[in-house]
Amino acid sequence: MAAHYYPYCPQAELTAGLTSHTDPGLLTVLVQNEVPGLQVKVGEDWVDVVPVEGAIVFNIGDNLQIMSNDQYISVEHRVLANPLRDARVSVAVFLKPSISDQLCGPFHELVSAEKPAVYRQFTLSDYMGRFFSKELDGKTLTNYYRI
Ligand SMILES: O=C(O)CCC(=O)C(=O)O
Ligand SMILES: [Fe+2]
Repeated sequence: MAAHYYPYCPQAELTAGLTSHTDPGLLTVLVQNEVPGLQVKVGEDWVDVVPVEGAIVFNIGDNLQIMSNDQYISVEHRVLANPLRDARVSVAVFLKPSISDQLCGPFHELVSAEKPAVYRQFTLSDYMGRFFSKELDGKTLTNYYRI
């Protein structure tokens, strides 16, 4: 779980907030207050995730992309520095398999002659090690395991 606090930034246009990334796990469950800032990448555009009272945001993570053999695609997202007087607050809960040395990869049920595995198998300890040492940006983690 991560709790984020984005205070008022008087020169928000001069700085980055939380830079573009995908979450490494399966799903992220996110609750945000009424202050905007979260954006998702759609094609080449950044689109605001406008806060809706009582709504929960679900983000697909890299691990679900891999295990679903690209049936689900993880979402690149970022949070802009906050130009508003009210602070932005969010709480994210990361759902992920427990780290082990067991091999994992695309589910067998989602692999066939028509749709061969697009990722090789790996251990979650290797995966999380790479996540913590990778560059922040983009889809480098999924690309690393792509066949
Ligand atoms: O603050 C947010 O809305 C997003 C936080 C986030 O992307 C994360 O914790 O991975
Ligand atoms: Fe995230």
